[in-house]
Amino acid sequence: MKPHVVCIPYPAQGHIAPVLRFAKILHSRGFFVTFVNTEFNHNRLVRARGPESVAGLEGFQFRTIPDGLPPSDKDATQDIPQLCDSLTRNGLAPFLALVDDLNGSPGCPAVSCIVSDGAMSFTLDAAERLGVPEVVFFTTSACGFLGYCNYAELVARGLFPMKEEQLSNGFLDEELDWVEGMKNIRLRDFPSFVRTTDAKDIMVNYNILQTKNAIRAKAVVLNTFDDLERDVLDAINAKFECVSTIGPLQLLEKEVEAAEVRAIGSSLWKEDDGSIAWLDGRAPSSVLYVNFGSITVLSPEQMAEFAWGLANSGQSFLWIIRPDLVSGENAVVPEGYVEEVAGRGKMVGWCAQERVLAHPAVGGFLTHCGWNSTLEGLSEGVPMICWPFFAEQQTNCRYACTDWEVGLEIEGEVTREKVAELVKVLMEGEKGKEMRKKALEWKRKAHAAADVGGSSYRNLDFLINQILLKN
Ligand SMILES: O=c1ccn([C@@H]2O[C@H](COP(=O)(O)OP(=O)(O)O[C@H]3O[C@H](CO)[C@@H](O)[C@H](O)[C@H]3O)[C@@H](O)[C@H]2O)c(=O)[nH]1
Repeated sequence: MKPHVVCIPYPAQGHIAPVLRFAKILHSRGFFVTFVNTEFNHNRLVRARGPESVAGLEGFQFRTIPDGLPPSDKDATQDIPQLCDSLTRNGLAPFLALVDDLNGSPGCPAVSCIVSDGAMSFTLDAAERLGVPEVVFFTTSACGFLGYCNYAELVARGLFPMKEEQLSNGFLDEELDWVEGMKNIRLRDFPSFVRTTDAKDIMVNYNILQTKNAIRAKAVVLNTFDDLERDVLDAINAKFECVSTIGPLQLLEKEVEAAEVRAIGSSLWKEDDGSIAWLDGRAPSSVLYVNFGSITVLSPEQMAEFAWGLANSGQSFLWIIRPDLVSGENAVVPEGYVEEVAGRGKMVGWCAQERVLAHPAVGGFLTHCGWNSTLEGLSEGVPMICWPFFAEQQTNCRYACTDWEVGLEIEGEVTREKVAELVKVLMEGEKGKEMRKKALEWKRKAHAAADVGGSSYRNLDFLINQILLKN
């Protein structure tokens, strides 16, 4: 009988994508895989990619659990705090029922291990009851994860909850000298949820719980590579028994040979096919790619500032405008905008990002610094302009701009002047050239880590043979 791994992501695009990559790799290494989405996201996948996209194939099946929220068929990201709260209270029972059902299904090997998103730590209760090994996969950067690991310490040191005035009086800019592995880190570089006066904030407490529970897992898995985050990883290693860095997963995924497995995708929005053809006609490194990921929401004013900033930069750009990108309304560009940028600006609703970033015409990336986007950009040698929206994007931005030297931050409120200026610097300036060189160095190191014999490749072997197959 094959080993049977149950893989369960946190139900948001930026989590489903990397967990699915990991699941596909495990399938190619001989595992029978059950991939668990919430009913809500399963239905979205069917709408975006068709029913065959979740039909599964030999040794790879999709199953669902409810998320505990009221039914909805919106094609938009759900409210994150509500979702976290609901999963903590309602996740375990249906997950246990699902695993029981799998264990009783004819033709399906008994569940032998669990790969769970670290943000779904209720699954550890199930693994303990079943007596199977579980590893927790945190889909953030190591620096972001270490930020979350330090949340409890911020509470213990009286730095959280914040006082009202501390949110604006420079307090966030002070450097902390006690955070192991993060030299000169400021409170503003921490995952952003701590910027509140509410001691009961759902996201702060949720993250404290998830990082605490991670100690119970057989390993903490991170989608990063050792060369990129060495100091941070040393500090994380000191906190957990086993830490496994297996990134960039999209590079390791290249070992998946079966075309039908490679084709299993996770986009919750329908991809626009025109982006690549449009890029094909452009000069090398001449296009700025703009994408704010799956969760970021702009105010109508911010939308207008970005739009006119891009237009005024004079550069070519491909801008992904998700249908739910702007709060409270359909995401549309200002009147007269399409004509203004005709011939050099293309706007579409969603794209195959990895293919776009790998395209030679792309020379820069305006990003919200979600970890997948940051790592995908680094892996393709693309320098970036950073506009972190929330969560550990602030931490990723800090590392991109200082330690990795590939990023320029839009500081403070976004204005069209700042956007136009930074886009020009990135695409045409000396600083942009230096950053591109640096990004290409990271690209080389990322590929070396994922190649046969590289650090991530070896860690993956260890994780499979010494942990997931040890039952
Ligand atoms: O048009 C698009 C836009 C995005 N993507 C993909 O969608 C994913 C987006 O992930 P990410 O860049 O990480 O952004 P978010 O969706 O915002 O990710 C959430 O999850 C991440 C991983 O935990 C965190 O780092 C972020 O802070 C959190 O917001 C990436 O793989 C992209 O390649 C596409 O394929 N096409």
